[in-house]
Amino acid sequence: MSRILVVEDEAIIRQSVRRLLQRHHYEVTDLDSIDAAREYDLSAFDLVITDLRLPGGQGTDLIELAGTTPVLIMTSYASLRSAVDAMKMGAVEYIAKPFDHGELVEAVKSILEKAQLPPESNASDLPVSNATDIAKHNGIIGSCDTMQVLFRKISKVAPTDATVMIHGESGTGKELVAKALHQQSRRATAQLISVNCAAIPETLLESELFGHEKGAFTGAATQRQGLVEAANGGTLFLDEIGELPLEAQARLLRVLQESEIRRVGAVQSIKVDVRLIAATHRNLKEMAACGEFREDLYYRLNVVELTLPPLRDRGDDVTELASFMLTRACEKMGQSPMRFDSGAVLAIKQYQWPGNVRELENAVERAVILAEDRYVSAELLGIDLSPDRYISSAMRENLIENNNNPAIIERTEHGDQGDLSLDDYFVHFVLENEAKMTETDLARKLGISRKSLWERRQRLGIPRKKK
Ligand SMILES: Nc1ncnc2c1ncn2[C@@H]1O[C@H](COP(=O)(O)OP(=O)(O)OP(=O)(O)O)[C@@H](O)[C@H]1O
Repeated sequence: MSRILVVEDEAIIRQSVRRLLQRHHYEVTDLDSIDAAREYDLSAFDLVITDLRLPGGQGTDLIELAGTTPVLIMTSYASLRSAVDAMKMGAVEYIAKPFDHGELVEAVKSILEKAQLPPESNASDLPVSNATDIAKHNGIIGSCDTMQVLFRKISKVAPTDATVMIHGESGTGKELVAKALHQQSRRATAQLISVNCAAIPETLLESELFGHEKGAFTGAATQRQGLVEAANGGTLFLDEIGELPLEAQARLLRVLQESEIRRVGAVQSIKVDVRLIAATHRNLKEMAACGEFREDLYYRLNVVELTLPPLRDRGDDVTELASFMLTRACEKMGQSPMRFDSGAVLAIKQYQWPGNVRELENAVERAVILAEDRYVSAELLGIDLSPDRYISSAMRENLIENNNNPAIIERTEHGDQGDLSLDDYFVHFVLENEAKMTETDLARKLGISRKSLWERRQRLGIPRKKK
């Protein structure tokens, strides 16, 4: 229960304030003069509420005596000027008399809330993003050296028409970099078309990208323009380019070499003016060496390489991003500003963020939705610093079926999932079965969707091998 000292010489006001605060479950001491207040250790209270004019001195005299305890000054309209002066002297708030009860209770609540913020959670302790810098870098936040070097490279390469290859783990901001390159180029007023090659089924990818003629294949009832053509005059961003089938790679090479495309089923080529930006988390050079990726395309794509660092290697950027995302999430959801508590700040710094900035962004948004007060804890963020994770029932069944380790089976059968790492099991299961199972079967056995399977493969660095 918070302890409040009320110093007011007018008995009626003093008693009514005391009763009001007591009704709201505060522990109240009330005094009628500065001298009486001097007898107390004011720093032992959580809040001092004092009239401005008092026998024996000014309410502001108590500010110094109160130390770190906040002081709320009550004053009449006639002396608002002195209230402003009181604020300058360190009072945290003033309230003009006559005030209604609700107003006073609200002021008290808000001051006590602010005062109770743990020091680590104070937003001012977290690195704050500078709005001008963010705008300058097209919404990309990053103060660490690697990001600063990257920003310089982006501004150099963006105005050229050079093909750019962006490397980086999933969720590190590759698409954001592609947007920055487009926005800082002469093509900024034209379209930026982004395509995730891994999200489109292999059989459809070629016609999606390059279009098709009527009757080119079963189901091609009409002629259709592809995405490369739609990006004419602008930029085409091909994410996960390592997933592009070999036939589509050949067509793409033509775009780069001849600036032309041929729709599936067409005889004639069409001229296009497209700047290509590609991204991957895979090692295309290795893929080229084992024939999974065209070597000539690899060299054509790699005119300029940009690499995004994983979030765990970006030092204090993680807290800067976290506080930016917290502010943005609160605004988006129409909530009043929130803060991370000290445990959350620690967890944010320690956690490895395998899903990088995307994972952080999702965690913060979820926490803002679930929060019941103005504080975001590590628990709300869902940060579990222990390696143990829960496993889905489908995976558990599968584990019993497939794993020969009796210790693991034993724990699983007894519902003790604590010692199992979902990620470890996932990697183990995928590596052991991928050669003999299709992606659809793997996903079904694991009890997850094909899309989740693909996303987890990216996150854990075990991309699908081309068969
Ligand atoms: N440096 C950053 N500053 C601000 N937001 C960022 C930053 N990096 C990433 N984000 C945000 O994180 C999310 C994921 O970023 P993005 O889609 O660009 O990653 P990606 O590397 O392309 O991921 P994937 O490889 O999975 O497609 C987006 O919402 C993006 O706005």
